[in-house]
Amino acid sequence: MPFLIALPLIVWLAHLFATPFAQLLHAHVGWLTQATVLYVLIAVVATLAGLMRQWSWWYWLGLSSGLWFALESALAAPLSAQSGWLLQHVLPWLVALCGWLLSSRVRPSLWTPAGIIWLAVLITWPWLLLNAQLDFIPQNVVDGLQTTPVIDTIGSGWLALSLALAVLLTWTIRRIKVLSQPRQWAELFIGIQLVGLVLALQYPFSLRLALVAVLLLVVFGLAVQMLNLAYIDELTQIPGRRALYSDMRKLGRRSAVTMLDVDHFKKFNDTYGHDVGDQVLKLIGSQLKKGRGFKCYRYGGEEFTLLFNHQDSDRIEQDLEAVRTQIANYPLRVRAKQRPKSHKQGRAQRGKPATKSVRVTVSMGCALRQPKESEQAMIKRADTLLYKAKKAGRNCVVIS
Ligand SMILES: Nc1nc2c(ncn2[C@@H]2O[C@H](COP(=O)(O)OP(=O)(O)OP(=O)(O)O)[C@@H](O)[C@H]2O)c(=O)[nH]1
Repeated sequence: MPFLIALPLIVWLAHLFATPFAQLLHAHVGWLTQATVLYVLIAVVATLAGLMRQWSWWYWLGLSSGLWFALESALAAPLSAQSGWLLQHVLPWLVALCGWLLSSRVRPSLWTPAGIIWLAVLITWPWLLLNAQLDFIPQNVVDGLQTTPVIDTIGSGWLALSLALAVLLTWTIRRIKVLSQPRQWAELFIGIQLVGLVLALQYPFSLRLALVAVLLLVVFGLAVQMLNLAYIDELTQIPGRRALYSDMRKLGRRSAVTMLDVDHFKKFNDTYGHDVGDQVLKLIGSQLKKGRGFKCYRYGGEEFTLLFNHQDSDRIEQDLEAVRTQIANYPLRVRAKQRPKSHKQGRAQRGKPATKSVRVTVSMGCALRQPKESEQAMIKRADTLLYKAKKAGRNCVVIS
């Protein structure tokens, strides 16, 4: 987010320092921006995304490559006043719009008719726009415009303003989550493309650099996604068992392991349904993430593991008690009892709120590492202590 807020400033600075910077880059990484290198890079990134079954990145590739191709061919000859106007006032908005759409859930999956159409539109619209003979732009506007360089004739002020607005809108949409969970990458992609776009009006070279940056970002994004798939639990968004085992190998002699289990979870699932049960697990994941002094993992099912890399039992108890009370006091809103069984029940239920507040509790067993104790033995002992906590009435912590 800070990147997007700072975007108009970056554009302005880049505009100021573009010439020496472009010369410097040209001298050192000029080879990176040769057309053949770019084509190969696009093909490699697209193949990588395909092999990893992460097809949605193809949309970003399509948008970036389409934009690059269209602008480069447009800038190869002096711009017509109309193309300049479109480039300056319409293109940035459409790029931002594509970014919002791509980062939203309305985006279809690629290998469907809708997905193929999306990809085709993303690749071709910049070219179609810049080559369209549009009559709707008033002639006096067109007459008033000179040809190149557009940025000098109209001034960068308008562009910065439209960028700032685009940024603000992206940010607002992201905040209010109208389009649900957009990717953080989206901001970066839009940002880089817009910066490349602005500078391209004066230095076509920057367009290629922007494309290289986007391609490298896709590779980075793919790597992060792969790591997440391997190490992050999908439901709770905290590290999973694979990450736990890998981190446990690094635990020192003075450490502790806690097993945490949701109390009467079976009953909870049976009463409110599996989806509400999932909501509870998510809540616990988020509360654990906020906890201090330990690293948290989803062990599996309704069990979580917490790792401490010290053995100060007072501090451990304090941290675990803080988490336990935090979870126990969290009011979870769930749908009130399902459909009434009879008319009479239905009438009695009418007028009452559709949701009600319920609470869940957790029990914890914490094993302080003993001399020469293996990681597996520690987990086993923490499990036994957890069982003791359940026996002791649940909603409590047992440390040994
Ligand atoms: N909703 C949901 N339920 C799960 C998930 N994983 C495991 N469960 C349920 O968790 C419940 C675990 O129940 P039990 O192990 O019998 O224990 P409990 O009911 O929590 O009782 P105590 O542990 O003795 O307090 C089972 O009903 C599982 O179906 C999950 O990912 N989502």
